[in-house]
Amino acid sequence: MNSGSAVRRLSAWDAERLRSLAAEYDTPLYVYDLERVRENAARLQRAFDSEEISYAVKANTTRPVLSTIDSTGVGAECASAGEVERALAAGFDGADVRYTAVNPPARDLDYVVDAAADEDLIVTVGAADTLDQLAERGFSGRLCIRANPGVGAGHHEKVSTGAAPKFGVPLNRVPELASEAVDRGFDLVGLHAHAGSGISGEDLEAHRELVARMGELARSVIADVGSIEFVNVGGGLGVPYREDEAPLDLDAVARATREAFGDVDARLGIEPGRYFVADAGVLLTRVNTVKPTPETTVVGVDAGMTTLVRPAMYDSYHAIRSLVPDAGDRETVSATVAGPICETADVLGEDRPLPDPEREDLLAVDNAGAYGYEMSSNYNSRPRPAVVALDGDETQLAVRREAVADITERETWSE
Ligand SMILES: Cc1ncc(COP(=O)(O)O)c(C=O)c1O
Ligand SMILES: N[C@@H](CCCC[NH3+])C(=O)O
Repeated sequence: MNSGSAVRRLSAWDAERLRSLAAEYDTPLYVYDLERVRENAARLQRAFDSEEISYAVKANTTRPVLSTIDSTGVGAECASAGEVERALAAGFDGADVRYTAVNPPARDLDYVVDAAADEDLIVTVGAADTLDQLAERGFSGRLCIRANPGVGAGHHEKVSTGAAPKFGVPLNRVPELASEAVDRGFDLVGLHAHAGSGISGEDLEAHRELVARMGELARSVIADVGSIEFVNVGGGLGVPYREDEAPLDLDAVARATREAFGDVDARLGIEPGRYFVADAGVLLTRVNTVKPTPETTVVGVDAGMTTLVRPAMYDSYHAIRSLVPDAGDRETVSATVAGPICETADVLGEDRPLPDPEREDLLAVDNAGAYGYEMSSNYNSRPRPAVVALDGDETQLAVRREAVADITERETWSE
C-alpha cells in the first residue's frame, strides 16, 4: 500500500493561520500549500517509479505551484501556447514540455513551432489537419500523435474525453498517419491518449482498457515505423471530494497500468493534473447574508461560480466547513451555501451541515487546488480573488486580488 495520506482534509490545515490569512488578504481567497503539492508529487513518483510523469498544468498554473512541481523533476503537459509560455517561464526544461494541440488556433502553432525550434519541446497532434499546419510552418521538432482510444471515463460526462470525437485521431487511423508523418520527415517520438478526468472506482476499468488499446497500438506503430520513444496514457487520477470517499490505491493503479500496457519497446508515461494539486488548495469565503427559508437556511457568501465553477458546471461536491472558533457551541443547521452571482446555478453546496451561520463567519471550501482559480471568471463584473501560497512558515501573495479597473482597462471604446 502506498504510504502517506492520500487526501488532505481541512482539519489538516491550521485553522488559526487560515483565519489570519483571511483577515490579512480578505476573501474570497485561494490558499495553496506547496508542501502538500510536494507530498502529492512524491506519492505519485513512488507509485509510478518506472514511468515518466508530467504535470497537466491546466489544473493549476499559478507560478509558485509550477515552480514547486518543476523542482520535483516531472515534466509539463500544456494545452495552449499560454500554458507552454508559463511552464517555460516557471523553469520547466523545454525538452520536458509537451504541447497537446486541441483544434489549435494559428497563433498557438506559430508560437510552439518557434518554441520547439528553440526549446526542443514536443508537439502532440490530434488531427491530420494539424500535422499539415505544422508542415506548412516548417516544424522541425519532436512529434507525438494523440489517439482517440474510443473509451472514456471521468467524474462527469463533460470531462470524459477518451471517446469524444473532438479529441485525437481514431485509433484505427493512427498507424497510417504515423507512417505518413515519418515519410514526410517528422521526428515521431510518441503516442498519446487521455480517458478523462477524475477517474476512480469502476472508471479504472475504462482506464485499463485505454492503456491496453494503446499498448496494442504502439506495438503496431513500432512494427511499421521502427521505433518511438514513449506512450503517454494521459492523466485523470481521481481524488476523494466527499468525506466518505476512499483515496485511490496508487500502487494498485500503477501495477494495473503496467500490466495492461504489456510488453512494448517504449517508455510508459502519465500526465495527472488534479492529483498534484486538488487537496493542496482551499478556498476561503465569508458569509454576507443569512436567510432562513421554509426549505433551507440560505447562507450567502462572497465566493460564487465565478470563483469556483465546478459545482455549477459539473455538480461537483466540495466539502464546506466553518472556521469560526466557537463553531462547536452553535446548533447545526442544514444550509444552502450560495454565491453572489445572478444565476440559479450559483450554489457551492446544498444540504450542508453548518454551525448556525452568522454574517462575517469564515468558511472554507475543501479540495479547491485543482481547476479552481484556473476556471474563475469575471462574469457579473466580479473581480477574480487573490491567491496566497504557503511554504512551511512562509506566506507569499501569488496573485493579487483583481479590481474592477483590471477588468475594464482593456476596453478601448470611449465616448
Ligand atoms: C490531455 C489531458 N491530459 C491530462 C489532463 C489532466 O487530467 P487530471 O487533472 O484529471 O489528471 C487532462 C484533463 O482532463 C487532459 O485533457
Ligand atoms: N476542469 C475539470 C477537469 C479537467 C478537464 C480537462 N480535460 C474539472 O474541474 O473537473
